This record gives sequence, C-alpha cells and structure tokens, in this order.
Amino acid sequence: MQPTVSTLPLNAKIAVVGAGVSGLTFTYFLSKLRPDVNVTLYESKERCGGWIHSETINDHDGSQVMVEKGPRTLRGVSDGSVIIVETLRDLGKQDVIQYIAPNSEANRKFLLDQNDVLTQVPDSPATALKFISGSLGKGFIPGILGEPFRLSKTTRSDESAHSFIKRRFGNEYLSQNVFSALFHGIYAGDIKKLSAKRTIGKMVDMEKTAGSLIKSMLNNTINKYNKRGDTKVKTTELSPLLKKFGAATGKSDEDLLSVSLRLKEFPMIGFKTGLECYPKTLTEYITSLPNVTIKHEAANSVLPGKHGKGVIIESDSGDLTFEHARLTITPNILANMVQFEPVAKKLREVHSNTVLLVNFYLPHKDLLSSYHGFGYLVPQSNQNQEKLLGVIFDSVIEKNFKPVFESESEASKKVQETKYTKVTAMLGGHYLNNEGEQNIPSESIIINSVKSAFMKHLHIDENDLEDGRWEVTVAKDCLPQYHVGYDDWVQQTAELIQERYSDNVSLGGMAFSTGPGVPNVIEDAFESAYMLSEAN
Ligand SMILES: Cc1cc2nc3c(=O)[nH]c(=O)nc-3n(C[C@H](O)[C@H](O)[C@H](O)COP(=O)(O)OP(=O)(O)OC[C@H]3O[C@@H](n4cnc5c(N)ncnc54)[C@H](O)[C@@H]3O)c2cc1C
Ligand SMILES: C=Cc1c2[nH]c(c1C)Cc1[nH]c(c(CCC(=O)O)c1C)Cc1[nH]c(c(C)c1CCC(=O)O)Cc1[nH]c(c(C)c1C=C)C2
Repeated sequence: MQPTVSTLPLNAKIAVVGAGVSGLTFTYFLSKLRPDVNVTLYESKERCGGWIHSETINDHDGSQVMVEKGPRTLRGVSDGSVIIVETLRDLGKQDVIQYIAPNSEANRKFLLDQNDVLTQVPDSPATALKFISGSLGKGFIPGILGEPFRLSKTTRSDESAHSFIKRRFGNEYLSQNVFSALFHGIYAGDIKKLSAKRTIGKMVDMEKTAGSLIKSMLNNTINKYNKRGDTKVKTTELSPLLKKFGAATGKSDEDLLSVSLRLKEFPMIGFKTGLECYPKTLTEYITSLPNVTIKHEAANSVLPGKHGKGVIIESDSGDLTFEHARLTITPNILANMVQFEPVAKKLREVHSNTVLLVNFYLPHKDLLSSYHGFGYLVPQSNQNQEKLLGVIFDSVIEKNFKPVFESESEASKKVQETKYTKVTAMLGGHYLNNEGEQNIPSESIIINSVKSAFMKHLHIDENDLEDGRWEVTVAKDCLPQYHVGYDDWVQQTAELIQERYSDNVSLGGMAFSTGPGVPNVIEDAFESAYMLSEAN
C-alpha cells in the first residue's frame, strides 16, 4: 500500500516497523534514494529476515545442513524477482542466484489423490490423460465442456474462490479435489473462505469480460494471432514498475528487459546458500550505512504525533517522533499497537493462519527416488487426520538448481554427487482454526503425524525415518487470510489509518501487498520507498 505523503522534508526521520524482507527492502531503497533521511528500523527478534529463515543445523553425524524454515523459491516471472536479483547483483552476490528449468524434474508438482497416491499435475498430454482418468479428474470433462454455456455472474460483489469455481464448472469436484490443494500450497487456507477477487482475480476478470473462461481464452488466442500472425511473440515492453526501478537505480531499460525476459523463462529461482541470503545481504549493507539504525526491540505502539505532526513510536527504550512510519507487520499485531478501538477492530477482522513446519534430513540415501519433483499437495476433500497441507522435496530442488549468471570457470567445475533426502512438511493452516488458540500439538505428536504421512504417501521405511534429523517450527499467525470482500477491507483500513495518522503512516507486508509471495511484498516495498523519496 503506497504512501500518500506529499512532502518529506530534508533530513526527515522515518521509522520502519519489522525487519522482514518488506521492511529491509523499503529501508534499502529509501536510503539509496534519499541519503539525507534517517531511518530507524524496529525488529522485535534478534535476527532480521522474518519468515525467510535458512537455518544451519547439525546432522546426527555432526555435519552442517541448511534447512529452510519458510520459503525457498520465488516465481521467476514477477517484477519483484527482477528487483531481488538486480539488488543481489549490485551487492556482489550474483553467483548465488539459481534457477529451476521448466523441463526440470523439480518442476513437477504432485497432488495426493483420494487413495493416497501421488498424481502428477499435468504438463503433457500423457500426464493430462492420467490425471483426468484418476479420482482427481472427477467432474473435469463435463465441467470444461459446459463452461462456455454457464451463465456469468451479474453482480460485481466478491465471493469465495470455491463458489466461483463451482459456478463456472458446474460441480464441486474441481474446487474440492484440485484447487483446494493449490490454496493449501499458497495460503494454508480454506478455499471456501478465501476471496475469489484476491486469489484468482484473473479468472474473475475473464468471466467479467467474456462471460466465460474458455471464451476468454479463445478470444485472447484469436486476438494475438490476428495482431501478429504469430502466437509466440514475446512482450518487449518493460513494466511501469521496472521503469521506475530503472530510474531509481540508473539501470537501462534494455538491461532490465533482458533480465526480466530471462527470469520469466524460469518457473522458480532460489539462492545457493538458502533464501535468507537476500535479507542477510540487505541487513549487512544497511547496517553499514550511517543514517540507518536497527533497533532490536519491539515497537509497542504507534500514536499520532503531538498537534497532528508526525507519528510517535513507543518502545521499551522510549518514545521517538518521526515524520513517517512504515509498518510491515500483520494486522493482528498491528491491532495491538494502534491504541484506538475503531482501527483496532477493523484490523482484527483479518485472521492469520498458523503453519507447522517440519524439516526432515537423512544423509547418504535418496528416499524420494520414485517421486522426483517439487513436492505434493493435499486436497481438502481427502481424509487427512494428519492435517497435512503439503510436502516440499528440498533435496530434489537443490540438486536441480542451476546458476543464472554462470562464470566460465564455475561452469566447468563438476558438482560432486552425494545422496541425501531433505524434505519439509507443512501442516495445520486452516485445520487448526477450529481447535482454539492454545491447541498446537506437541512436537512429538507433530513428528509422528508426519512420519505416518510419509509412510502412507511416500512408502518410506520407518527405520529410515527414525534415523533422520527432525526439526519442528511453529510459524504462528504467519499467513494473513484474504477473506471474501478483502479488497473493500483494505480500502476501509487505509481510510481509517489516514483518519487517525493523516499521511504519516503507510502499510506494507503480506496483508497490504498484491499477494503473500516474497516478490509481491518486494514490489510494494520498492514502489512505496520510491514514492516517499519523491515527496519533496
Ligand atoms: C510457511 C511459509 C512458506 C512460504 N513460502 C513462500 C514461497 O515459497 N514463495 C514466496 O514467494 N513466499 C513464500 N512465503 C511468503 C513469504 O515468507 C513472505 O512474503 C515474506 O516473508 C513476507 O515478509 P514481510 O517482511 O512482509 O513479513 P515478515 O516476514 O512477517 O516480517 C515482519 C517482521 O516484523 C517483526 N515484528 C513483528 N512485530 C513487531 C513489532 N511489534 N516491532 C518490531 N518488529 C516486529 C517480525 O519479527 C518480522 O521479522 C511463505 C510464507 C510462509 C509463512
Ligand atoms: C503446503 C503448504 C505451503 C507451501 N508453500 C506455502 C504453503 C502455505 C506458502 C507459499 N508458497 C508459495 C507462496 C507465494 C505465492 C506467490 O504468489 O508467489 C506462498 C506464500 C509459492 C507457491 N507454492 C506452490 C505454488 C503453486 C505457488 C505459487 C507460484 C509458484 O511458485 O509456482 C505450490 C506448493 N506449495 C507448497 C507445496 C508442497 C507446493 C506444491 C507441490 C508448500
């Protein structure tokens, strides 16, 4: 959510609350663009990076292993990824940037069918046939054939993603068996509660413009063909956001377009030392700046400044007044900081889901040899006592990563092939919501649930599971849920914040960006820093 401030005086004081990637990126670009301003960055934890957390643990043999306790890959196609890649290059880290090729085995995603069998998400006619003829394909053919003839929605009001898909495909199967699993793999959420406009906005727009998804796809294909006589023309326009990024960093449109087109070819990118390389690199850089102070303490409250001037941040070490505060924390935390019930009440309307992350590592053996892929997701319609959302096959991803900017000497080095198994299971999410705040299962119950799932779904021997190293992380309230009517909620919240703080506060992070992904929050952080820096 962009700041609307019209002037930011010389040597202004800015507070940033939260040193996750949003707060770090905002601080980095604001200090680049306005070296005169002083930034105080509040972070309640000892470590910066927020949910991005690549931790080194000791294996049973004493060797060190990196495990991801949050995200590990980014979408190559988004502008946010271009910003991240270019920033890492500027800070001398281009060698860590890696990609997964479209035809890589690590780009294969599986869904668990009703009989606990992993079924590949189609990427060829053969896999499509297998998918459609299995239990996951139920309702697919009649759903698609009838889609162009189903009435479109007449009102513009939002609805749940489940309701939209059910309407368009004429049955509940696709939503329950297929889409619900994808929603587990992004929002850890319940497809029946999430906003269609927010989560599948492109499909909503297709229905609005063409009356049907299939008709819209056909129209697009015909239009492209008529315009160019070629269906495979690449776009050669730099996006408005990357144009601003070019202006801010002095990079040419040509260079940015070339990187952007290159990254678009990759379904995923990641970093050699783990995704935390990005927030770590930013932290190192901004720590060295004379005008940035990182305070490792919580901001306890945000209050309007005296006589309507600026904004006050209260923390245990005292109160400080700033010209502007950028808040990058989740609505439920923010609700406790605003000290004003109408705003707090609005912020409490957004619930954030908790994810239980379980890392498993076993050296010397590849237990996934029959299932090489990115991982698998569990649909909502499955019997799922374990409350499993999905499992990521880290060892397969790591082995298939290739450098994006490879030097000649690096390319000729042969990577030593060693066998190991590294996976991350994610459990809980919306399944925990009915059980009450305090009902997070114990670590041993969580590990036993994952062991039971791995034996059933991946046919892993119990002894191998006993031999591996296990790590459990409770990511409490980590993913804000975009409820039905979320866009209106964002608008109303922005208005209330404006009323209370005038233009002196702006909001960032997952709840206030275009989506929950790292690229989304980076785009928002960069653009907000850019707009604030221009205000003088
Ligand atoms: C399990 C999981 C898997 C994910 N997988 C992916 C993925 O594969 N790809 C992808 O693109 N994205 C993924 N994401 C999303 C990604 O993690 C987020 O987009 C990103 O981390 C958001 O960063 P942020 O800075 O906005 O928020 P956060 O990371 O939440 O950072 C907020 C910071 O604020 C601090 N803070 C909180 N309260 C206060 C206070 N009062 N005072 C000071 N500091 C405070 C916190 O300690 C934290 O450091 C995943 C998220 C989760 C939870
Ligand atoms: C099983 C639980 C989860 C897995 N990842 C997440 C959860 C809750 C969180 C998450 N994953 C992605 C994002 C960012 C979304 C974005 O807009 O960029 C978040 C917050 C990326 C993602 N993961 C999957 C998909 C289809 C996407 C979106 C785009 C992409 O990168 O392709 C699928 C997926 N997620 C998980 C698994 C096991 C899985 C597929 C097998 C784990």
